[in-house]
Amino acid sequence: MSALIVSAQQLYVARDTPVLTLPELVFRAGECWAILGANGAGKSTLLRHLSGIDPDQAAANVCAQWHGEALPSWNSRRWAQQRSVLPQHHHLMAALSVAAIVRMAAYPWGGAHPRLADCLDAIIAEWDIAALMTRRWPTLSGGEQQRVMLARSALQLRLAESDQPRLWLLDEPLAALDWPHQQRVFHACQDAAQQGATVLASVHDMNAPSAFASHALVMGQGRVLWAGPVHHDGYVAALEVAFALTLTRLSHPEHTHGWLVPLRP
Ligand SMILES: Nc1ncnc2c1ncn2[C@@H]1O[C@H](COP(=O)(O)OP(=O)(O)OP(=O)(O)O)[C@@H](O)[C@H]1O
Repeated sequence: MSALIVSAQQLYVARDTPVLTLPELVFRAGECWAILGANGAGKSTLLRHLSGIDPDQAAANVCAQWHGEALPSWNSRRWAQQRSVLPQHHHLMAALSVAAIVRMAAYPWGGAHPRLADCLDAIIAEWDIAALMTRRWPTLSGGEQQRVMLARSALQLRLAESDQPRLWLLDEPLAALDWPHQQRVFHACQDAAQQGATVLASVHDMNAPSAFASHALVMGQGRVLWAGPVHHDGYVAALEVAFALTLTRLSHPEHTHGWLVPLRP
């Protein structure tokens, strides 16, 4: 099946600490999933395990199938040529140039790719980083650093072959971004899904999913509370449980599905 299928299982951190209990989850090609939940609910844990970049390798034991193949057995280069990751934290201290960081997107292809120059030009324009390309990483603002990492991640996905399955995992892509650049993230996620990728992005803004996602996964206290189409009523009910609040939907001049507003308890 053309999908990422995650088996029902527990996910662990720090070798033997279970933090997340999952039901079977199916993320299909062309779907764009928003992942929501309170702080500590397990969003990053899920994304880190799926990405295979968990710093604690002993914990990276997710049981999942990617287009019919078991994920842990994947050769890492082939995997890197099909999935791109935006981590929540950018642990980068070196004074690398922005140009060098963005070009890291081509590492899974040995640093060279026949479409690199063309794709790089497009990505620089899309993520509004032309003026940053010669700057050094530590001199960038928080939002500029986020745009650079989004550009690197988007470029890696763009270099992947369109006839191959592709997965884009983004942990809090909206963090530190102003409103116009948040719109860019929405557009990029939708575009990637329309091109056939599977997209999973964690967000804290409960109205964001209706702007970019086809589906939502709502998590609470290490469990999946709800998974389904974002415009289903179950989404709002799950948010109310996840955040222990009451939501009301206001009409919005542009969004047909309205605007969710929390009411005071
Ligand atoms: N190495 C670790 N040792 C112990 N507990 C951990 C470890 N890593 C994560 N946890 C715990 O696992 C839980 C899930 O963490 P996770 O980072 O997945 O949450 P999250 O939903 O992404 O939260 P946030 O919205 O705050 O980013 C948290 O309670 C966290 O403290």
